[in-house]
Amino acid sequence: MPSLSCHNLLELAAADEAPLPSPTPLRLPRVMSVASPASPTSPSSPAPLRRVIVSHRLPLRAAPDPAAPFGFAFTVDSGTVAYQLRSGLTANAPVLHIGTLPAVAAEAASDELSNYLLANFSCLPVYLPSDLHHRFYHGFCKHYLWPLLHYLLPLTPSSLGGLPFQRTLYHSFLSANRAFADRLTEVLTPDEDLVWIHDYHLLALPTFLRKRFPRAKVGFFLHSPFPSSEIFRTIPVRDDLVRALLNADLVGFHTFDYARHFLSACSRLLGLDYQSKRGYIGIEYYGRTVTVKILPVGIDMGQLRSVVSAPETGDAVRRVTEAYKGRRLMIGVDDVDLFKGIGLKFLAMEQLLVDHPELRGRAVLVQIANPARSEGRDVQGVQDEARAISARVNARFGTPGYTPIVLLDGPVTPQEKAAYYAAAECCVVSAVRDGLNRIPYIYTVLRQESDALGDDTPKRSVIVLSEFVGCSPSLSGAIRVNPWSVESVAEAMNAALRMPEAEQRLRHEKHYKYVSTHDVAYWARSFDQDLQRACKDHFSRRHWGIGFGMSFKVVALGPNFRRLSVEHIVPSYRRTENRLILLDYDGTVMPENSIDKAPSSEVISVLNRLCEDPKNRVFIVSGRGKDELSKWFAPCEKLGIAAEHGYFTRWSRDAPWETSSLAADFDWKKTAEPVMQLYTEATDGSSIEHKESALVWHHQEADPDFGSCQAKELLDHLENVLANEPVVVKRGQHIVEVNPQVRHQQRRGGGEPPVVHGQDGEGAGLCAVHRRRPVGRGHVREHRVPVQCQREAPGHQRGVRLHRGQEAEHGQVLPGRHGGRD
Ligand SMILES: O=P(O)(O)OC[C@H]1O[C@H](O[C@H]2O[C@H](CO)[C@@H](O)[C@H](O)[C@H]2O)[C@H](O)[C@@H](O)[C@@H]1O
Repeated sequence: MPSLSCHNLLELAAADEAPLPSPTPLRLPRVMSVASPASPTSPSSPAPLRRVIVSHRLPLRAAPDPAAPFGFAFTVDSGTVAYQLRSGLTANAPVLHIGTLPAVAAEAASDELSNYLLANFSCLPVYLPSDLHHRFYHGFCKHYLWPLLHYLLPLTPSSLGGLPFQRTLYHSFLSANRAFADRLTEVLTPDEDLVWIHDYHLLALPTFLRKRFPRAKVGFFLHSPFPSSEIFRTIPVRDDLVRALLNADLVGFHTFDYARHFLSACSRLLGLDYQSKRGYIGIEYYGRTVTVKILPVGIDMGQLRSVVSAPETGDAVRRVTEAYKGRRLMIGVDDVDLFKGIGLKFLAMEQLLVDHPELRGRAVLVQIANPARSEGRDVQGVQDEARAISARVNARFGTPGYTPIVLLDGPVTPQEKAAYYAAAECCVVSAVRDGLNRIPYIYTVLRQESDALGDDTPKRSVIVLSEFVGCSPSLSGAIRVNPWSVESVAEAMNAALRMPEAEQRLRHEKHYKYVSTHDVAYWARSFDQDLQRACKDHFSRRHWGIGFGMSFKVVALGPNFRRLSVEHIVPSYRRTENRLILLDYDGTVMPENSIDKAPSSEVISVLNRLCEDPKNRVFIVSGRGKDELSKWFAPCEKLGIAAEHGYFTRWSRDAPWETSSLAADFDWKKTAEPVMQLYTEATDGSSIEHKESALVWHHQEADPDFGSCQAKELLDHLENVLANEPVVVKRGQHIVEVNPQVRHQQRRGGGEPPVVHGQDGEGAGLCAVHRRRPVGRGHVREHRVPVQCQREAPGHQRGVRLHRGQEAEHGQVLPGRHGGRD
């Protein structure tokens, strides 16, 4: 949701706005409501997908009016991002908004009101009982989650601002999110709708939605910061929340920092790594790829322009300019909350006047404080502090007719607000933390487009900007400051006021170019396109829900995937005369997380029973070395072993080891090993595994982020130094491995060798019964019937290679961890 500053400013533009045009007649449940009358869908083109925009509040305003239906005059709130984003969506795509009513109208809840709002505004209200809504919003959201996302830890129960985590409030949060899912369930057509969820209030919603609609197309944009994982991990239900985001298909953030903190939380909490492919960041999660998008929200240029061009605004600009003639005017506009740093800004203003006496009597900071959005001691504290500091500074430096800090914390008309923006030579945003903060964007546009000051004057601007707000990276011409350093902010204000006009123009031009091209429509279009892209494979995949409650997730598998059924497998097994059974070891025969990696006596006994059947050929397939495997499986006389991914093969305990003739020359190790050694020394917790045929660098025990970063670097490094060697360098789960290049060959004695080595060294998680029939000289056709596969861990999902270029025909291949061993 946009800040009130913007909201108020845009009231002007919205004042004459009629309800949204052309609603379709009401059809419930599964409603398609039309957003705009423009460009009717041609009969040949498929109907555009409906966009379902879900936000805590509907983009509506309500004014009590006894004469109006339901006692309220409802109008569109064009200051909200939820409404503004429509300008970026396909013109003829239907849009439906889902959210709660404006607080003032909450008591008006009824089915009739729902029908009315749906028909007239494409808005479908979610009704929350008032006590639940209060606990959800003022309790969990505003006094736990919001402060924490802004780096405020509730260190003591009486901390100002942040309440300690309370499970009962969390349950209210979940109940409210579930109520949103209930509403969505009434109207959602998963094949025809794109769902776009907004902000931290609805963090849990993707899980509730995914549970009901495994193939729903779900995007989520977090308007707040995503804090460093050190902070995020203090949340007792952190896994629930991260998993919930991963139940979306596309997760959007304003900045790279927020995205990287999220990726880090995924890595540290769930062991998930990400990949960057063709410019997109993707996290593999149980066979689904969750795309991470980074793009800050922009402003609504059209609406701002209509504000600027309103005659009342021009009058107000002239009034303000006249009132501050001869002064050096700076503007600040902030919501009243703990993070906007209003008190610190006032201290900086005081410091400016202390350090630069020549500015006394001249420099003025007009600070507009928007009405508080929340309630409590924290909000009161911010208000009291702002008033106290400004009063003190004004008493110290003010003179008759000169007030250094003008604090406007009562009602300010949108015209006045626009006028202050347009008239000020500098805008100061010194929030200590903010998701984005669109104030500098608005300021830039008003300075550019307001011509009430004459042609030239407004075409320059300077922004003093906190480096802890999301818009900072996009405004490279701003004077960036650490808002906690009063002296630095004071010096930045001074630099702004002294900046040569030519430089002010250059900085302004740069900002205006960015802000006017990266507006809210641009952002919405881009998110919408990426969401469609992220969901394009939904219908060609099979989905299974697993896990309970907030741990719920969906496993997505390829179209050829067949669920193993005992009814199918057992008869098939019985009918087969000649079976090849390939058993992956780590993670399949042995659980991935077992401390003792040696096979249990039960495993040995099961293997021996399988081997007893003369129709069976049983192989253990592993990336482990032959000595270790020989020792472990010494009790299994008839068991075949493929060690080091098939580099060594043995048909039974007493048969000799056959060595692949791939490589007799291991000189490349002399190059690879010192490089790996370098990374091992530099990466605490990493180690090298020496195999006869391969070298593997493990970083499972290293810091996840650093280990993964080093692995990428090592891969690159090894590929370079080994470019001319007959080896393959690859990354797996927590490993970087160098193997000889694979070439298949005829087995001595004529028969085909067992096809056992995954050439990519991946943990397969597949056990297969193979029937092998000769189909011609030297050729064998395989009929594979996998008999068992289970992997709990999330990870990459790839077809398991049993034979060059072929994939299991009926394979149940669940996502498996890629380890260096198997
Ligand atoms: O106060 P809430 O109802 O909980 O809403 C939270 C804030 O939402 C909006 O700000 C957020 O989105 C903005 C646009 O992406 C972004 O600029 C800002 O940094 C985010 O915090 C709203 O503008 C704020 O007033 C709300 O406090």
